[in-house]
Amino acid sequence: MKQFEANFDGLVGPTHNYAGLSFGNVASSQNATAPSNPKAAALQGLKKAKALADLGLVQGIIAPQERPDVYTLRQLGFSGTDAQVLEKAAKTSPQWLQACASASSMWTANAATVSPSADTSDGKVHFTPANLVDKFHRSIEADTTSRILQAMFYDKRHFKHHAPLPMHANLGDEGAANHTRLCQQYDESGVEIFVYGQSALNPSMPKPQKYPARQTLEASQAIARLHGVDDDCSVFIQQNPQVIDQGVFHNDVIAVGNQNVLLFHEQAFFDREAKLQELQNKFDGELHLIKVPSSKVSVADAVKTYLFNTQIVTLPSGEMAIIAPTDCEEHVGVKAYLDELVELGTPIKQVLYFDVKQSMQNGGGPACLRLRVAMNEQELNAVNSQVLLNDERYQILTKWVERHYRDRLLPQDLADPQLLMETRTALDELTHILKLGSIYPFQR
Ligand SMILES: N=C(N)NCCC[C@H](NC(=O)CCC(=O)O)C(=O)O
Repeated sequence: MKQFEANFDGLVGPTHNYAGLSFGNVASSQNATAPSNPKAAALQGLKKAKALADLGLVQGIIAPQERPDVYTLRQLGFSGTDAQVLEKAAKTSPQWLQACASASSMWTANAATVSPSADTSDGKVHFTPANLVDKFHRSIEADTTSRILQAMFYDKRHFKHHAPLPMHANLGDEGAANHTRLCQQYDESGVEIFVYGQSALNPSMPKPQKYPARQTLEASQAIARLHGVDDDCSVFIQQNPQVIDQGVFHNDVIAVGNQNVLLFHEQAFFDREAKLQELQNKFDGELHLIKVPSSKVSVADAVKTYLFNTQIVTLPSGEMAIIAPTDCEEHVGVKAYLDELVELGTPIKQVLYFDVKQSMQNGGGPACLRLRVAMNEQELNAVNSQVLLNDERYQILTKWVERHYRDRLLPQDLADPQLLMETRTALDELTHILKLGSIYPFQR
């Protein structure tokens, strides 16, 4: 039977802006208040997605969320018409307005954790939307994410949707950004690597000192239980707290895997050797563990260029390619490492560079922008086909962005009631294009 690993990229929303909302994410802090270009951001993302579809990969799209989120602002006591809610929030508490206007759902690696059917006890593909509790602006994504995923993967014979974990810091969950699955073939049972930043309940385990550890061990364990991924198929690894303190706020900023390849920085993991041994013991067959030493690429350069926030994809030929941001190509040392990597004799044979700078300036590289779902042919046939990217849908979405998106946005523009109207008009049209039904609050 055919098997696939589909990538579902987040379509960047019309309010994409730089608000400095993510303490611990260096790019987000550094670019706070810079003008953004939502149109360019969405087109950059679509271009990358289309290029992967053109390489013969299965590529889908995940719709953005309704922002500004006036419903949350109302919960915070801002009242009146929608325009008045925006105006009052802007006047007295611009931080709340910014948090409620972020287009952060574009980083769909944080949308959910997904376990393919070959790994789960009931033979279904399992989804748990991430609660993202560590950052307020992201914690308001989970409900709509749930609805969107259920509209895409609606067939209950194949897909099982869980509720997000309870909204508490002890169960902080950041989704697939801290989850990597290794396997021989996508439809064969693999080993799921759950990487966490700290344990909420065991005070003797190390913690970062400066920046937050967003994912807890307890959240990762709960997800493995919910998905029915047993001990033989899972490894729980703690992120090195020292790299979190250097800006590695998710594991996908310091490690990336695909099939039998794991590319990671030597400082990525705590208790590294024992954990890699456990991984090797549980993995059936040859495993390529590619360790990048600090002498070749420092943690700071990894954070700056997002060398590890690359996508490793398997091409129809069976060879693997790395999908990297142009920021890697522009950095002499990182470019030299990537040139060397394709000659190492591992399955990775080529590097393709993409400009996703609008997203990078908020700390989101190519891997942040996609949610991976490994499926067999039957499961893929059960996906809402309108969300899959082909030539026609790419053209339609490109025109949709060009028609509805602004090319410049500053934090003060977020209170413009016209922006809310533009967004709702655009999203209403999008739900028809992608056949998602009434997923947004304004449509209900
Ligand atoms: N590594 C992965 N998978 N995802 C990247 C997420 C970036 C996102 N940035 C933001 O939310 C910044 C928003 C702002 O500052 O305007 C975050 O920190 O959660």
